[in-house]
Order: sequence, then structure tokens, then C-alpha cells
Amino acid sequence: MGSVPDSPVVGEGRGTSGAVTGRQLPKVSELGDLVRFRRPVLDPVERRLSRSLSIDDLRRVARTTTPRSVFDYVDGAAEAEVTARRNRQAFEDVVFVPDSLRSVADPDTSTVLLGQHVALPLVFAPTGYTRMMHHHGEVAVARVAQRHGIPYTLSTVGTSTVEDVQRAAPGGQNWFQLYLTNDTDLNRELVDRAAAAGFSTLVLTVDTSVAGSRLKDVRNGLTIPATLTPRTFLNMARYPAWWTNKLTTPPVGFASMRDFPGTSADVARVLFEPGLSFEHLSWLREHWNGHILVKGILNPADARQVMALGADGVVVSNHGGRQLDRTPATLDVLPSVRAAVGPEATVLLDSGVMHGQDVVAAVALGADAVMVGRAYLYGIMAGGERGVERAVEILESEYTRGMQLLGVRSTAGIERRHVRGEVPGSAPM
Ligand SMILES: Cc1cc2nc3c(=O)[nH]c(=O)nc-3n(C[C@H](O)[C@H](O)[C@H](O)COP(=O)(O)O)c2cc1C
Ligand SMILES: O=C(O)C(=O)c1ccccc1
Repeated sequence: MGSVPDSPVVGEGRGTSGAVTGRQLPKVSELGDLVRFRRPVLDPVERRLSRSLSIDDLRRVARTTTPRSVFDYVDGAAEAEVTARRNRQAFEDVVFVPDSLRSVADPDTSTVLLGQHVALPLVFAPTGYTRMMHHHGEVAVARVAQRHGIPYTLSTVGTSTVEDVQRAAPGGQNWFQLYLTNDTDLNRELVDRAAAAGFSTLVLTVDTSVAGSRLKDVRNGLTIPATLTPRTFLNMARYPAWWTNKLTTPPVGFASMRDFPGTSADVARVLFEPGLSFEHLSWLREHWNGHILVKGILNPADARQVMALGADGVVVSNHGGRQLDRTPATLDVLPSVRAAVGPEATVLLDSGVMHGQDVVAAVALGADAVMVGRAYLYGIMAGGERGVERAVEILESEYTRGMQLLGVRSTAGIERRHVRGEVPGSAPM
């Protein structure tokens, strides 16, 4: 090795002899080269987004752009919100063990999910009522997913139809999330429409046979559409920009289903099938030719059973802490679920993913990819379609950097040994 310069050098490069060719400190006349004036960003939405460097920043912006009842619906969780905090804590407790002196040039973040190439191990989770967060709605989220080469999952209780989404993102990987309803004809219609529209994958959610209790929604008097009381009126009146969104949006209910006013808990109570069981999964396997993922799995035995019934994979999820409170953090049960289903099954994880390093951790502990819900919803609340875009940019850059700093140059190179220690719940059950 050549000699290492012992003093900092302004400028670049070494001379042919290997000596360092440093420049003198710049003359005043050259200072113009050193001071750059950033062009002011005039558009207020763009300004807010360009200053948002993390999902947490987007969350802070979202709080200022949306009525409290809407923000709380997204941000909140069930009961005492123990699970929601636990999800985050598990990610924060991760200790990475990096490799050194491995080339991380030309990083490759891509992976294969259900036989399809995806640009990042990231999927947009299904979220109900996206047009309530911002009038750009589901179609905007689907467009961003298509542009970034990641799958988008439309919710059964979305405010756009499968046809709308397919039209908006015809080249995207569009998945449909099914809430099994207590109306057999409607179930068949939902599945047939998703197939006819060209959706490749069904995500059957199994953790919402009854509604979780989100106390903030009850306290805020949240119904969809809004019921006007002095309290809800005052709450919404403070957000004129959000109202502009609303007024430019044609009044629709659940375009995927039938118009149905009420709280999300009312929807679950009146429409969802409380008798949902393994037989329904078998029914679905017969009626759907595409891939099936079962979302809301939290133990290895259930994971094994749904695989035996013909599912292609599972989403380890506690619904972002919005259903049963006091469940384990998903990161903590992930290794045992992976061990139960083997290397070939598709295993996704969601609930609490807010940072690209969370994605690195989940991949290290056995996930093929993660889903994010709130992360992109904070984005859409902060700035519509551009806000969703910003959320992906943030996660993508954090993921890429995290992977490289771990000494790994591809998603496939992230291994269990890159996270320290025994993981709670990883013991065989
Ligand atoms: C506002 C909101 C609405 C949701 N709606 C649905 C839904 O309709 N169907 C579903 O399966 N999951 C739904 N979820 C759960 C998400 O799919 C996902 O499991 C959860 O958001 C993951 O946690 P995260 O938000 O911390 O990423 C919803 C989540 C949120 C925040
Ligand atoms: O809010 C949710 O998490 C959710 O899954 C849901 C359930 C019923 C109606 C709308 C959304």
C-alpha cells in the first residue's frame, strides 16, 4: 500500500508518483464555487416534502394537513395500543452485525416475490378508505407502486374499484385484499371482478372476523362518511386544504362493495364473516387461480395449516396493532413462522415498518419482503401522490444504505447472522 496522507487535503486525486496533489485553500475569488444558493421551492407541498427526510417527518406533516379524526384513524391502534408500541420496540431493539471489507458497489435491492421481479422487498399494504386521507386515493398509490416496481394491494374496503386501479396502473403488480363477507354472492363477485380486472394475487385477511376497538375513533366520533356534529364540524373546519380535497372528490362510498356508511367497526360487524375459518380458505383456493397469501398469521401452526390448504404464503401481521392488542411484535414471531413453512413459501411481514433498516432486519430474520401501511398513508396525507412517492424514496434510500453499510450488496445477501442474538419466539413451537 502507498503512503497515507497525514493531513487533510482540499481537492482530489493523487499524482502519478502516488504523492497527494493537494490544492491551496481557495482564494476569495473562488468562493463562489463553494457557496451554492439553493433555488427556493415555491410550491408549499413540494417544500414540505423536500424537507421530510424520514417517515416520521412525513407523519409530522400529515398531522398538520388532515383533520384529527382522520389522522388518528390512520395513526391509532386498538385498546391500549400495547402491540403498536411493541412492534416498534422490536425493530428498535435489533442489533446489526455488519461485515467489513466486502464490496458494496452496484447494490441490487431487487428480489423475486411470487415469481415476479420486484425492485425492493416492499409491498404497499391494503388500507381502507384511502380517499379519506387524500383525494388522490388508491389510484395514486397504485401508480407510485407501478413506477417503483413494487406491488400494490387494494383493500376490499377501498374507495376505488379494482377496475379503477387496473386502469391507473395497467403495468403494475396489483394485488387484491379480500375481507370475506357474510354474503356468499358478494364474495364471489369480489373475487371474480379481481380476476377479470387482471389482479394476480389475493391477500385473504384473517385477523378481522370481529372489529378491533380503536378508542380514538370512538372518541373522535369518526364515521364514514362523516356525521356532522358541532365537534366533527369544528375538527374538519380547521383544515381547509383537506376540505378542498373532499369537495373536489365525487361522493362515493365503497366502490368495491356497496355504499355503506358507518365506522370501520360497523362495517366489520355488519359485513364481515365472523365464522371465517379454514374451510373458507379451501373454498377460495378452488375459486381463485392466482396466488393466495393469508394475512394476519401470528403462529407457526396456523402458518403450516394454511400452506397445507394451498396458500402460496403468509403475511405475518398483527394489523399494525389495530386488532387484538397485546399480541407479539411481528418481528419476534417471524423466525418461527419461517421455520414452520420452509424456504420455498412466501413470507411477508408487516406492522410497524417505518424505516428502511426495519426492512433489512425483517429480511435478515426470514421475510421475503415487508408490507407498509401507515408509512405511505402519512405520505399521501402530507402531499398526495407526491407524498407517497416521497415515502418510497425515503424507504428505498434507507434500505439501500442500510444493506450496504451491513456489508451486503444484494437483498439475497442479507442473512440471519447479520442480526445479533437469539430472537424471542424463534424457538420451535
Ligand atoms: C388506515 C388503515 C386501514 C387499514 N385497512 C385495512 C384493510 O382494509 N384491510 C387489511 O387487510 N388491512 C388493513 N389495514 C392494515 C394494513 O394492511 C397493515 O396490516 C398495517 O397497516 C401494517 O402496519 P403499519 O401501518 O404499521 O405498516 C389498515 C391499516 C391502516 C393503518
Ligand atoms: O381500519 C382497518 O384497519 C381495517 O382493516 C378496516 C376494517 C373495516 C373497514 C375499514 C377498514
